[in-house]
Amino acid sequence: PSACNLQGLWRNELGSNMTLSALDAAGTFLGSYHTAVAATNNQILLSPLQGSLQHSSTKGQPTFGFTVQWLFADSITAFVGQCFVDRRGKETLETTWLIREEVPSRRDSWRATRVGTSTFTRI
Ligand SMILES: CN1C(=O)N(C)[C@H]2CS[C@@H](CCCCC(=O)O)[C@H]21
Repeated sequence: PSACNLQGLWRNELGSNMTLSALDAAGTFLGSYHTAVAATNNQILLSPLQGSLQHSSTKGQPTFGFTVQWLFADSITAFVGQCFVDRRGKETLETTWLIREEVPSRRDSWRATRVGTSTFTRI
């Protein structure tokens, strides 16, 4: 069992928030992501996510990954991360993300992916 439970409402340093559902027996979960900022001028919409938690963690600080399918942009983001619990029981999700946006041609493929890190704490 992991002392770190992914289920619930999280916010990151960019002001985005995400809701993660309960895990099923396989450790998979669903959720939704509401971003405060975007690289597109389209109207921002709540977007679905799906992921997996390595819930076999013996140390209670499991790794996870999830993908957000943006409903308002021609891009997709994959997150990988780990859930950490401090001595007071406060949980933090440390993540690294890749966003791939649709570009017009293979010649533009070099500029299609951005990478970054993001830290989530419970709301
Ligand atoms: C707000 N964000 C956020 O909370 N991140 C962790 C990063 C990685 S996903 C990106 C938002 C992408 C929105 C869709 C698009 O503009 O293509 C940025």
